[in-house]
Amino acid sequence: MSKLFRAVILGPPGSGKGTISERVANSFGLKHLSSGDFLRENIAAKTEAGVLAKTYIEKGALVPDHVMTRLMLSRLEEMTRHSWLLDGFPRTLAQAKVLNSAFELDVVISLNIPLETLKERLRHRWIHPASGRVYNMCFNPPRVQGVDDISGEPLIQHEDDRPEALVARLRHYKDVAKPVIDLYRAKGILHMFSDTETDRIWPYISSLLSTKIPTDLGDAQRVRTH
Ligand SMILES: Nc1nc2c(ncn2[C@@H]2O[C@H](COP(=O)(O)OP(=O)(O)OP(=O)(O)O)[C@@H](O)[C@H]2O)c(=O)[nH]1
Ligand SMILES: Nc1ncnc2c1ncn2[C@@H]1O[C@H](COP(=O)(O)OP(=O)(O)O)[C@@H](O)[C@H]1O
Repeated sequence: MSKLFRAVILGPPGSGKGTISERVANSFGLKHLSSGDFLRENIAAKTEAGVLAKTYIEKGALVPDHVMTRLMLSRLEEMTRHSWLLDGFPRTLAQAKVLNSAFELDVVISLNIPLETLKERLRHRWIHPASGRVYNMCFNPPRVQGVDDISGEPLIQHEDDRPEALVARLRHYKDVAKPVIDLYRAKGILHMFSDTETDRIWPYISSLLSTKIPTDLGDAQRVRTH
């Protein structure tokens, strides 16, 4: 069997993790696992972890490490024969250490986007709460203003995407993420990308992954998860 490829994408809210992960999944045929989407699926299915996670997410808090690691590792254990890219996990040093002890990562992508750009993007971000689908009124607007493309239901803005909440949220992210970034830098697998535009970052990520991902991977599992 060909060697599997394991990667993580890190970056503050609004940095484009979800957008880039979709492109990676489409271009390289690996599975994209978003912690936020996975939590929302668990909440919708009312699983034990989902019911618990909901109480934290509603308060704008992180889900506790032990809940998050149990949830994500059990999902990853179902995917042992697949290459994957994790988005939104690990978020804390404790989570990174647990992931480390279970899997060897090949590449960590870290998105370094200026604060002003993040503020501008999140100000224009609208979501469809039931599915987690994300729009940007400038970058990728819905077909009909204010309405989800698939369900036709109304879009809303995250309370914490509003400018007043944003700066505190981004500062908090930085504090929590720094030790995670340092850990991966020390392991020699960190690749940092800085720009204001996803479309300018993407070619660099694409060529990096082309050199790292075994060539027969695409044929073996050109499967999309969603
Ligand atoms: N203007 C602009 N918007 C972008 C660009 N890349 C992504 N976006 C938009 O910025 C917003 C954030 O992008 P996401 O891909 O959701 O970012 P994320 O890092 O996954 O964000 P979180 O889910 O909060 O962690 C979305 O509304 C995207 O459509 C870009 O290069 N330019
Ligand atoms: N790795 C994680 N550890 C703890 N909580 C998490 C993690 N990933 C996601 N969450 C929780 O789920 C929520 C939604 O996650 P996400 O869709 O990534 O959006 P955002 O991080 O932009 O709020 C987070 O605000 C947080 O409460």
